[in-house]
Amino acid sequence: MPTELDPLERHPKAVGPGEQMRMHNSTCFGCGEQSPAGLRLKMFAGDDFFVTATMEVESRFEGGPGVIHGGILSTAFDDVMGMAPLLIGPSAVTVHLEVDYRRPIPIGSTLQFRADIMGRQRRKVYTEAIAHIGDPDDPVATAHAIFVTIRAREHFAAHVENSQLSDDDKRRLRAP
Ligand SMILES: CCCCC/C=C\C/C=C\C/C=C\C/C=C\CCCC(=O)SCCNC(=O)CCNC(=O)[C@H](O)C(C)(C)COP(=O)(O)OP(=O)(O)OC[C@H]1O[C@@H](n2cnc3c(N)ncnc32)[C@H](O)[C@@H]1OP(=O)(O)O
Repeated sequence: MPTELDPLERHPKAVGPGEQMRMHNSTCFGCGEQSPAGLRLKMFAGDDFFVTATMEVESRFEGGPGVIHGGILSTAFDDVMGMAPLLIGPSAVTVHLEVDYRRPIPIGSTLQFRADIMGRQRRKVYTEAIAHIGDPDDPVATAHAIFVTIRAREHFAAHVENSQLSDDDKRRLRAP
């Protein structure tokens, strides 16, 4: 992370601490309620610059026998950390993601996440996150990521047509 950072300020329209955060996209594989096979992450805004989330580790997420698939866990980290920039401003997309897997995560457990914004420099937002199953001081995995803020309408304009969103929702997104 660079040493020269811009000041962080909570966005005036960000939801309040403790409130559930709106899905950034209802068909998102991570948090979307309309995603047919998604992770169904529930995200909550924390104080200042962090987000928390919970996820049930369902048997369909199995990798090794009886434990979560590493790619599923990294998807969850990506989505939880990706919500954090919304606390300070515009949408941002992942440009870099790294995960450290520390302990096996059993099918049937409830994973809890916390993602913190570490700093911002121009459009880059640096985040770190932990996942635990009860004791935040003994995380089962940790992660770091860099997000870059975007103008969402422009960024997704050429791709909205491929979305699973309904035609009505797509029209709404394209409306000026
Ligand atoms: C039409 C209606 C749309 C409505 C929108 C609806 C919903 C909005 C939704 C979304 C998002 C909100 C929340 C998301 C939450 C979770 C989702 C999970 C996140 C993801 O799953 S998301 C998918 C995977 N993600 C991508 O699909 C990104 C592909 N990518 C690109 O699209 C470009 O890459 C882009 C646009 C990001 C940048 O491109 P660009 O040309 O605008 O800018 P540029 O390249 O100059 O980079 C600017 C500064 O980032 C530095 N930088 C770049 N890459 C770096 C790297 N790898 N490491 C370190 N630094 C890096 C540069 O060094 C420079 O830094 P500096 O300021 O210091 O010069």
